[in-house]
Amino acid sequence: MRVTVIGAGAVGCYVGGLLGIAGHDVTLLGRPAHMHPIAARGLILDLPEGEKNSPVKAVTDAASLTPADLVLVCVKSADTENAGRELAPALGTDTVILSLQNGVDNAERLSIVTGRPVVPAVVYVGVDMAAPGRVGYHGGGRLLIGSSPQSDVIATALTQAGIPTTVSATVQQALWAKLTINCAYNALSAVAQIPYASMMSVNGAKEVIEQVVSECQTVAHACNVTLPANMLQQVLDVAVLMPDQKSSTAQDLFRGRPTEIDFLNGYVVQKGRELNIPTPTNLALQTMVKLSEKTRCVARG
Ligand SMILES: NC(=O)C1=CN([C@@H]2O[C@H](COP(=O)(O)OP(=O)(O)OC[C@H]3O[C@@H](n4cnc5c(N)ncnc54)[C@H](OP(=O)(O)O)[C@@H]3O)[C@@H](O)[C@H]2O)C=CC1
Ligand SMILES: CC(C)(CO)C(=O)C(=O)O
Repeated sequence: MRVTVIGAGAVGCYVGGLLGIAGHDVTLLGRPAHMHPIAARGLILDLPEGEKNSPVKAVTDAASLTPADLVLVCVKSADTENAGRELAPALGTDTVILSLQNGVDNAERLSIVTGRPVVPAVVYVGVDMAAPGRVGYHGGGRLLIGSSPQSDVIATALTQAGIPTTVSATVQQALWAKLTINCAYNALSAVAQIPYASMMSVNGAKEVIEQVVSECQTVAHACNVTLPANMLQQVLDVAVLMPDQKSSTAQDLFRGRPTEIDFLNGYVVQKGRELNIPTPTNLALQTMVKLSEKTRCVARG
């Protein structure tokens, strides 16, 4: 299979890298800091079984892309439209586009800019770019992808490459469940730069989370999405499963990078406004992160 990855950071390099090791013809489109070392010596993946080198191609300019069978979009949510516009000229008639991103509306937004159907995916993995051209693995690794005529074939290829992938007719519900977890943890962990177990030991944190989950449930329901009956328990379990983890939003703030908060709590707030549903706790959390983003910009600028 010919595969293009646009947004070759942690997720893109992990999934693209494993597909490359499995023998697929993979081209990564990403930033020079990562693409140059990869072009020179291959992509390195630090996996539980040891270091592996993936023989992928690495480019920095969308103009050098040729049509692929599968395009994986792995940029952060704020970059979705730009990525879609860049990849549009390199789409073949039969190219399948898969969005491997957090947030619930990336596939829809990509579909608007590319004029093509886009298959959403829920990404259950913990990875980062440990160094230029080098992926660090921290756990998980499975994907849930939406239904499409090609989804079964793609899921089989991904699974055979070491990324267990299930096709789901209810991927939107799973995206919303992940969104709810992100809404509960990401902002609180980010503003205090605190891992989840310590965060939960602070008076009031659990009540804030209960309120966030309740708002997400109401908004999801109004969007015709039913969250699992045990959603709150699933959310609370995350702190037990990952006690030492800080959220990706915490990591973005720490690095002085823009966060995805407008697509997490901010999405729930926006949908709430459209549907006349109050979401005060999500709004407060979104605003706290936006304030922290601003302070960091001032501190750096
Ligand atoms: N990392 C993880 O463990 C998980 C991540 N996710 C989700 O997956 C998505 C990707 O996350 P992650 O891989 O961590 O993010 P990264 O920031 O590691 O990777 C995205 C990369 O794409 C680059 N990029 C942005 N726009 C373009 C473009 N137009 N062309 C080429 N490259 C581009 C970025 O560069 P630059 O930064 O310079 O813009 C960055 O290097 C997010 O939605 C995230 O929430 C979901 C589950 C787990
Ligand atoms: C599941 C969770 C909350 C784990 O940290 C995550 O997806 C994130 O940090 O963005």
